[in-house]
Amino acid sequence: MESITMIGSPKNAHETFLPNGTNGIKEDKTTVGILGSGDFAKSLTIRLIRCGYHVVIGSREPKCAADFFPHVVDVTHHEDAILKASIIFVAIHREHYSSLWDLKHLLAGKILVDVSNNMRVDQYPESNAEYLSSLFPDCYVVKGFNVVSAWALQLGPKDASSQVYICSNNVQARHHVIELARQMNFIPIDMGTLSSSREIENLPLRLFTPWKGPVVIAISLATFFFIYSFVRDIIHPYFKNQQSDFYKIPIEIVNKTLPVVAITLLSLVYLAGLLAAAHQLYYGTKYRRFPPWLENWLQCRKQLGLLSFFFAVVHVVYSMCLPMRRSERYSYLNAAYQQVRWQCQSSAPT
Ligand SMILES: NC(=O)C1=CN([C@@H]2O[C@H](COP(=O)(O)OP(=O)(O)OC[C@H]3O[C@@H](n4cnc5c(N)ncnc54)[C@H](OP(=O)(O)O)[C@@H]3O)[C@@H](O)[C@H]2O)C=CC1
Ligand SMILES: [Cu+2]
Repeated sequence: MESITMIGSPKNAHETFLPNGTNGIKEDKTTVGILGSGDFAKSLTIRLIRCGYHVVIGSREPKCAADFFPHVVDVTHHEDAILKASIIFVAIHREHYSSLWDLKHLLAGKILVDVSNNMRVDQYPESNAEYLSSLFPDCYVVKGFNVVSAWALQLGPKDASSQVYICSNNVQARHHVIELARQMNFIPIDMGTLSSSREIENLPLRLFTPWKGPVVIAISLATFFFIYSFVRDIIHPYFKNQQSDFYKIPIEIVNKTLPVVAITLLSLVYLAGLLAAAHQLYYGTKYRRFPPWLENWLQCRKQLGLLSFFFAVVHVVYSMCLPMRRSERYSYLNAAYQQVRWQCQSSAPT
């Protein structure tokens, strides 16, 4: 396979550009192959069909798999599917990539789109896409589409918010897949060479990381203040005066916990800024790095603030529910009755 290295390429000198006609990437733009017939393959098929593509599925059990795909889809063996398409999505898990080894000669010169994700950040020494590329060096491996869930794929092209990150060492293969993503109504983002694939694979795992700490803090605070209020307002009166106030647990005790958690979380938002200011004053410069714990704290202020707002809103809802309770109505009536009685007594002639 002849290839011309892009000298002075803006992204990376390892990128290759293949001359037209000799690159082995056929210009069959309407047939897309997918290896695997799982959830991702099914959703991807639906999206591709909606966008006017013909899909050919390569499965180990084409007869069984065919039942789960629309009849317009060609569900066949791996070999057949590979022969029919030049862009092939590898919708199987990384652990099974090596099972495609026997098809190496058929895959040569094809664009392989690696859509896989991992369970943990940096799970393997090399990214899944780089591993696929090392297994099939004669293929043009492109990383992409892993940040979209099977569910989001099925939602259809109207979901315009979906960005997909795409990278490959082969410029032409990358542009083919970028164009395909655009046709599928995604917003493709060119991430350059395959070395970015590790970063792209970690993206879905990092989406919720900033929430982890704040959520744990909020739950811990809520538990602590709930137990404190429970002991102070229920257990203590029960043992001291034999007073049974257990009915207060679901509304009153919870409603005492909520604002305390909200205000504590809000104070944590501001405290981080104060500590950062103190750090800068102490060292007399704003160019010195904060310690890692403070940096993490500063970065999750938005999440802490939003959680504080959430607890405050639930507190408002709870407080509005309070007057609807029978015991509350009774205490209002009782207060009114006591007031009238007191006025009658004070105005009565002595
Ligand atoms: N589900 C999702 O929302 C998302 C999934 N992904 C990625 O897409 C890929 C597929 O995920 P998903 O569809 O959910 O997984 P599934 O487990 O639903 O499907 C995987 C498919 O791989 C094939 N397969 C299973 N074992 C082997 C094997 N030993 N050798 C060859 N092929 C095998 C099977 O197809 P058959 O029996 O037809 O051969 C199976 O249907 C994964 O890499 C995942 O990380 C990425 C983003 C989102
Ligand atoms: Cu309040």
